[in-house]
Amino acid sequence: MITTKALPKFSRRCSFFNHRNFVPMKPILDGATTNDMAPTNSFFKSDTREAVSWSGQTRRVSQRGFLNHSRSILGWNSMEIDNVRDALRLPSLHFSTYYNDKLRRESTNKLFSSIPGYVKIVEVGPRDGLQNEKDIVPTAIKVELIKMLASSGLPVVEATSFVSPKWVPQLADAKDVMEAIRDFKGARFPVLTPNLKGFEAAIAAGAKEVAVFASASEGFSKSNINCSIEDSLVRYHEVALSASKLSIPVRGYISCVVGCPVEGMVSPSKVAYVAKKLCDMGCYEISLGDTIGVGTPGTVIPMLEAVIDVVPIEKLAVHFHDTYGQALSNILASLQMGISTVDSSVSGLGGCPYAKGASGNVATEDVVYMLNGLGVKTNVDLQKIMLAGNFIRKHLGHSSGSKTAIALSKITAHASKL
Ligand SMILES: CC(C)(COP(=O)([O-])OP(=O)([O-])OC[C@H]1O[C@@H](n2cnc3c(N)ncnc32)[C@H](O)[C@@H]1OP(=O)([O-])[O-])[C@@H](O)C(=O)NCCC(=O)NCCSC(=O)C[C@@](C)(O)CC(=O)[O-]
Repeated sequence: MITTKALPKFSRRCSFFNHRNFVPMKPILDGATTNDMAPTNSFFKSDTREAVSWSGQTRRVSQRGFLNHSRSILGWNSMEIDNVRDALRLPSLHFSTYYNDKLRRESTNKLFSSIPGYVKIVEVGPRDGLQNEKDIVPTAIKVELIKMLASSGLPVVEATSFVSPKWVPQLADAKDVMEAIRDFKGARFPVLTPNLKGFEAAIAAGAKEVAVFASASEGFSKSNINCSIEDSLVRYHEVALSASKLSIPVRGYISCVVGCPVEGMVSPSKVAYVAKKLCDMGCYEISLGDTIGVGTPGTVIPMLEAVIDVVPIEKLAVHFHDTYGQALSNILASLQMGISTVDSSVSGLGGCPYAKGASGNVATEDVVYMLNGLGVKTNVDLQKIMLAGNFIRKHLGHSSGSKTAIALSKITAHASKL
């Protein structure tokens, strides 16, 4: 049985990496000055710009321009603008939605040069996000959530898992979910399949893409799928063969890429070994999962280096849980290494039932906000993601796990009173 005792032990061991040389975000955040935020009438006359999509469209807007623009459309006075700034709790020095063009130009070589222009976000909320919820979510709510997420511009929404209902009761309605969404357009809807039985059930229900999930640690493999890593690779090879006959794309996951709730630290070579096996059996993409969210850039970078040595970088995705609040920094480090696919979960839902103590995935809203701030294209409408997040959170009765959603909803609440 897995316990959470391994977590503190793990983080002590990992402290070795924490002082490694890593390029900090500080130059960007320090870019805005108090002056930049001062109200003024010149709307576009600023060296800062906004890349956040407030209404589904990315606009070039200065910080002070945004506040003045808000004043003009909402009739806010200066005091109310100050209130919004206060409500955001983001004084100018930390207002990372905006990046400073001049500083960005100066920082190009060390920070921005390797970050991709487009990042594919793989939404895992309906599967990874919900699988850990104790109260069963009605199928209709799951289907509506998937619909809302797909209509936000997300290219991939992982819909459910065809696993044993005894192991994950929350997803026992996989067949019904898949049948309800099989004709949805606008996104791909992969589903998890742990073996041929799951694969066949998924295809029968209309799945057009599947994912297999291995682990880099023996202990987690046994507790999650009740078999060794080698046995799981044999099963996944069977799934991949059947999938290839039907031209069904297979995504591969690797759990515990930096730490395991059973074994503690996981060596990069183990991750690279499993990644190569998944790649060789035909997985078109391999998602590297920090299942318990213990990684920092100090452990993630060496792991990625090892994997990139054996699998083409364009086939890699990263999947961070945010247990220690490290997910965004790990994503940024991964982007800088050239990764361009990021998994995330609306409203930060999630956790693995077989990794006790692990918190949810990084919130999709927070990832989109950061990528917008970096000027990276995602085609995702942040406002629509927030609506989907509100929808599911209201149903679950939890508050949002997204800092971005919390901050931006205060602006919405403020505006709705006017
Ligand atoms: C793999 C098994 C099935 C082995 O489970 P097992 O008990 O070893 O399997 P079994 O072959 O002995 O079968 C036991 C029962 O399950 C049934 N069964 C067998 N297969 C299926 C299937 N596909 N669908 C439905 N039923 C199935 C089978 O028919 C039998 O039913 P019974 O005869 O007792 O009535 C089980 O361990 C399992 O379902 N595990 C899934 C655990 C899981 O879903 N974990 C969460 C997902 S992984 C994750 O979250 C990490 C990730 C991907 O997000 C990345 C990250 O964050 O790191």
